[in-house]
Amino acid sequence: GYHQQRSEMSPAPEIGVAVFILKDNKVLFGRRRSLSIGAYTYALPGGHLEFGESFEECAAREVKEETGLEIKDIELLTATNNLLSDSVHLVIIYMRAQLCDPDQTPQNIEPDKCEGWDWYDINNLPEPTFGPLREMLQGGFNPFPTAS
Ligand SMILES: CC(C)CCOP(=O)(O)OP(=O)(O)O
Ligand SMILES: [Mg+2]
Ligand SMILES: [Mg+2]
Ligand SMILES: [Mg+2]
Repeated sequence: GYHQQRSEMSPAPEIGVAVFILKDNKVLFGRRRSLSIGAYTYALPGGHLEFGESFEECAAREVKEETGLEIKDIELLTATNNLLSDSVHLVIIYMRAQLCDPDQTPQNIEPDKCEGWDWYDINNLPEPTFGPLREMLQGGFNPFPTAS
């Protein structure tokens, strides 16, 4: 049956939540170290959705764990479905948020996972940019609120 068949096949897709933290007209990126996903590329703060969490709770938790930053106005933007290799299938849920305190500076809380955090203009992406993020942004996706 399905479950028996699935257990013999590849593992179920992973779910990641990635957060566009917007400050002035810049976005927070960090360069990932030699991890199983996006090694050595510039990516957004974020991580795996944990059991029972909302997207917003995961976003706030991962950002706090990785950068020490407190965020607010957390909104769902979009999702990408990425088969990154023959062993990594990652669905990424993208959120956007603002800093609670605009003057708070990010700290590199997990130096074994990330080289450090900095603010970048998305029209001048830090390279190499994490694949799914690069494709989305160079395809014209705009994470900033549209002027109402
Ligand atoms: C690209 C990213 C937001 C999804 C991958 O999650 P991750 O490897 O950063 O996972 P963790 O932060 O939960 O360790
Ligand atoms: Mg994390
Ligand atoms: Mg995590
Ligand atoms: Mg992470």
